[in-house]
Amino acid sequence: MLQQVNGHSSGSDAQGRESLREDLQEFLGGEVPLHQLDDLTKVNPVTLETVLRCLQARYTADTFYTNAGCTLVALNPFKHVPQLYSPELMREYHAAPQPQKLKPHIFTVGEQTYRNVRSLIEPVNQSIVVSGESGAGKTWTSRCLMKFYAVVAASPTSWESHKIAERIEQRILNSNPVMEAFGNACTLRNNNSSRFGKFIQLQLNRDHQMTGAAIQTYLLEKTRVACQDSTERNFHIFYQICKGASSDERLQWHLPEGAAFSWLPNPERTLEEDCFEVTREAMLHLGVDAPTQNNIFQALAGLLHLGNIRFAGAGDEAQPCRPMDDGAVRTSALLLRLPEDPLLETLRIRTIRAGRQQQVFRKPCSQAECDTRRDCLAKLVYARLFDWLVSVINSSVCADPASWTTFIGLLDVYGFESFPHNSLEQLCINYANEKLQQHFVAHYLRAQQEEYAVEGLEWSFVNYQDNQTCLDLIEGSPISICSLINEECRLNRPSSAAQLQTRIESALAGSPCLGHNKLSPEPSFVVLHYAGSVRYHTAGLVEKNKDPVPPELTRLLQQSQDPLLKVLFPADPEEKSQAEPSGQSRAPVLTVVSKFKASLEQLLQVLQATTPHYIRCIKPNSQGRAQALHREEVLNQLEACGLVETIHISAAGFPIRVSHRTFVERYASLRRLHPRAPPDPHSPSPDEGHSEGSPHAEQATLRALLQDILHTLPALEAAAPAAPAGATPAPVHCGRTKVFMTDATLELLERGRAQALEQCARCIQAGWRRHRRREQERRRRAAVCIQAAIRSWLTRKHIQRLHTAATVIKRAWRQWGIRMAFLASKELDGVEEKHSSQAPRSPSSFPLPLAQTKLLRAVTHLWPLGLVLANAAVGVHGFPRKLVVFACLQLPVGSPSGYTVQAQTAQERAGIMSIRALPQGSIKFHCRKSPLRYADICPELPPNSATGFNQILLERHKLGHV
Ligand SMILES: Nc1ncnc2c1ncn2[C@@H]1O[C@H](COP(=O)(O)OP(=O)(O)OP(=O)(O)O)[C@@H](O)[C@H]1O
Repeated sequence: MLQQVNGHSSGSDAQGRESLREDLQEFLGGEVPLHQLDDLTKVNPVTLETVLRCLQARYTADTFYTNAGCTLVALNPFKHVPQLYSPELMREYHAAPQPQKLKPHIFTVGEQTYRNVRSLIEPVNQSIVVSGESGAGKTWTSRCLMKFYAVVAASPTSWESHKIAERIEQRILNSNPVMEAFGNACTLRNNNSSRFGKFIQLQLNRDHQMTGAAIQTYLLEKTRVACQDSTERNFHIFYQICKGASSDERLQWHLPEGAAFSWLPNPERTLEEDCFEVTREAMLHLGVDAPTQNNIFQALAGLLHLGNIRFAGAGDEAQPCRPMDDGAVRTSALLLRLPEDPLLETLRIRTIRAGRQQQVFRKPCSQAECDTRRDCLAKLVYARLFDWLVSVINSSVCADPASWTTFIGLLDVYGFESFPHNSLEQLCINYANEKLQQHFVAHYLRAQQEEYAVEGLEWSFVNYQDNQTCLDLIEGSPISICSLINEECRLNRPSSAAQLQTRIESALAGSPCLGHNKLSPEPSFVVLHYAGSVRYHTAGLVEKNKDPVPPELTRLLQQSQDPLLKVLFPADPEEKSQAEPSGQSRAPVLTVVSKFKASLEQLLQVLQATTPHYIRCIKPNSQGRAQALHREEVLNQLEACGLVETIHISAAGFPIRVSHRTFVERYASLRRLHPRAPPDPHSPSPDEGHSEGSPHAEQATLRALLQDILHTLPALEAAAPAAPAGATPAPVHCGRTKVFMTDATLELLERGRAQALEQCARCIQAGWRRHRRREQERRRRAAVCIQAAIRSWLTRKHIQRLHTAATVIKRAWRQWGIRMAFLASKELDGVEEKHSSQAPRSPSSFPLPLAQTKLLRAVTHLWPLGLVLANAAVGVHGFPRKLVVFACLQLPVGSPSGYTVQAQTAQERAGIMSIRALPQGSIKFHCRKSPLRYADICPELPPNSATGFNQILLERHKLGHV
C-alpha cells in the first residue's frame, strides 16, 4: 500500500497520495517523530523508504546510532562529536540498570555483551560483528569498543593486579597504531583504510576483567606493496619511515630527503596517520625493541629500493633482461642483506625442475616476468613481515590460556564490494559477506520468531529462502566456483580466461544464483549475491588463486643475513615441498581461496559458538562530509549490509504491526459498511466477569471490536475490484497486543476505510446542509427581531433626547426669562424696591390686564406731555412735578396698588433717555442705557401691544419729536 503511495504520479493525484501517505505514516508510526524512533523495526511499515527517512531524520538531529532489531546501525558523523565517546559516558552505560533503555550507542552493545558474559547464560562467549564499506567507521567503532572494555572491564581489587590490567589494556590499545601503520593505507574512499580483516578476541578472566587479547587477520591486500593506484598510496608505514626517520637513519636506510620511489606514490600528501613516533612507541610497548624496529624499517627501505629496479628486454630470449639501474639492485640487496648477484639472477632467471631426476633447467625471464618476480618478492617479504608482527603482538597481548575463561570477539570485516572490475579479492570478500549474512539472517529470524512467539503467532507461515543457494554456488561441493578455480590451479594446465568462464557457466548452469553474461566483452561470470549481482572477471583469476611464489625467491630470502628475514624465512623443508607443487601431484594445493575458506570456516565456527551482536556502519556520503546524507549511497549500503534483506524477510512475514487500540481507532468505521448480526442476547458478553474499567474489561472490549472489524474483511475482499473468485483470505493475525498484517491487507482495510469515510462524509454533508438551512432561517428571524428591537430602541432614544432637549430649552428659556426679569428689575434703582416694599402690590386687588390696559392708554394718550414735563430743565421739581406727571398719565396718586413712576434725582438731572414699561406694570424713566440686551431696542409696537421686559416705550431721540 505504502509502496504504491510512494510511487510516482503527478498533479493533484500526487498531492492526494502524498497526504494519504503522510496520514498512513502517522497512523502506522504513531505519534513519535521519526528522529525519535530508536529502532528501525518500529518504523511502520518496514520499507526502505521509511527506514531511510528515519535514518536521515536522526542524522540531521545529530543522532548517529539506531537499533535495527538485533543490529545497531552506526552512521559515520565525519566530525568530532563532543562527549560521544567520553569515559564518563562509558561509565554511564556501564552503570545503567538497563543500558538498552538508554539511547542506542555502541556502548549499549558493548555493555550488553559484557553483561551477557557476566550472566553466564549459554553461549557465554560473545561476538560483535562490525561491518560496512570502506570508510564507514568500522575501525573507529572497534577502537572505541576496545577503549570501552579497557574502561569497564578493568576494576581489579588489588593495586598490583590493577597495574597488570592497565599494562595489558595499554598493550591491546597499542596494537591499533601498529596494525594500522602496517595494514592500513590511504585509498580513494578512506584516508585510513584497513587493507585486511581482523578478529580481535578480548579475553576475560573469571572476574570478567580483560586479561589479554588475540588477533586473527584475514586476507591482507599485499599486492598494494608493489602496485598502487596513482591516486592512492602504499601502506602508511612506508611514508612514516620516509618522513619520520632521523638523519642517521636516513643514511643507514638509504633514504635521502626527497628521494623518489616508484612504489611510493603521492608522497607529498601528509596525513595524520603519518606519525612514525606513535608507531615506534606502540611497537616498543608491544615488546618490539629498537634494534628489531631498526631491522624492520631497514627491510622496508630495501623493498622501496627493490621497487626502483627496472628491467630492459635483452632482445634475445636466451639472454636475461638487463637492470636499468644497478644502484637500486645494489642498495636493495644491501638493505635486505642479500647477495647482490643471486638477487639479480633470481629476478631474471627461472629454474624449472623436470623429469624423474628433477633436473634443473634455467630459463631467462621476459621483462614482464622479471617485473612479476620482483613484485612477488616484495609481496612475499611484506606479507610475512605483517604476519610476524601480528604474531609478535599476539604474544605480547595474549593471555595464558589458563588465565582466561570467556571472551568477547570483535570482527572488523570488509563490507560487500562491487566495482567495475572485480577479481579474486572481491570474490573472497563477497563470499565472506555471504557467509556472515547467512549467520546474521539465522540470528535475525530467531529474534523475529521470538517476537511472534511472544505475540502467540505461528512462525511457519514466514516463507523465506535464505542465501544458501548462493553459497552453494560459491563454495558448494562437489562443484562450485571455488572448486572449479582450485581445480584449474591443481591441474596446473594452461587455461584462458574465456575457457574458465565457459567451464563455470556450463558446470553451474543449473544454479539460480549464476547470472547470464552474454554481452560482456571480457570473459566473466555474474553471481547474484544477496546484496546485488557482481560481475567477476576471469582474467588472472587462476593465477591470483595460485599466488605462485617461485621457489627460487624463497630460497634466495633464506640466504639473507638479515636477522629479521632469517626469522621470516627459515629454512623449512615443509614449506619447500609446499612451494614447489609438482604438476603431476594430486595433493591438495593451498590456494588463496582454499586458505581463505578454511580461515572463514574457522571464524564462523567461533561465531556460531558465541552470541552474536551486529554493528552495521554506514557512510552517509562518499566525500566524508559532516551533515550530508546521500540517500542513494546509504540505500546501497543498507542493501550491502543485509539490512534491506532483513527488511524483506520482515515483509515475508507481517511487516505491519499495529497495536489493538490503534487498529480499532482507525478502522472502527468499517463496521458501518458491513454491520455484523447483533450478538445473541443469551451469549455472554465479552467483558462479562470483568469489572467495568478494569484492564481486562477494556482488553475484552477492544478484542470484540477488533473481531467486528476483522469480520468485515471477507466482505471487503469480495467487493474489491480485482478480487479473483476463490482468492485466499487476506493474511492478518491477531496477536496478544498487536495486529499483524501484510501490505495487501493494509491496502484492503484502507480501501474499506475510504468507502466508510465517504459514506460518513455524505451523511455529514447532508446533516450539515440541513443544519445550515435551519441555522440560516433561525438567524434571519433573529435578525428581524433584533432589527425591530433596535429600531424601537433608537426611536425611544430619539424621543427621549427630544424631550430632554425641550426640557432643557424650556428650563433655559424660563431661566433666561427669570434672569432677564431679574436683570431688568436689578436695573432699577432702589427707589422701586422702596416703593414696592412700602406699598406691596396685590395682584388680586388690582388685576394686571386691567392695569396694563390703563397704562397703555395713559402711555398712548398722555405720556408725551408728562414726558415733556419730566424733561423740562427748569420748572417744577419734586413732588409737584411728580404730581404733574401722574396727572398727565392719569395715574391715581397714592394708590397702594397703582403704578409708580420713578425717576431719580440724578436721572432727573441728566435727563430721560427712555421710558420703559416693566412687567410688574410700572413705567420707568431711564436716564441711561439698559444692561439688558434687548431692552434698548425700541420695538415698532403694534398698537395696544406692550410685551417684553423693560420695553422701551419711547426713546430719547424720539422724545424731542413728541
Ligand atoms: N564515530 C565517529 N566519529 C567521528 N569520526 C568518525 C567516526 N567514525 C568514523 N569516523 C571518521 O571516518 C573515517 C573512516 O573511518 P574508519 O577508518 O573507521 O572506516 P573503516 O570502515 O574502518 O574503513 P576501512 O574499511 O577502509 O578500513 C575515520 O578516519 C574518521 O575520520
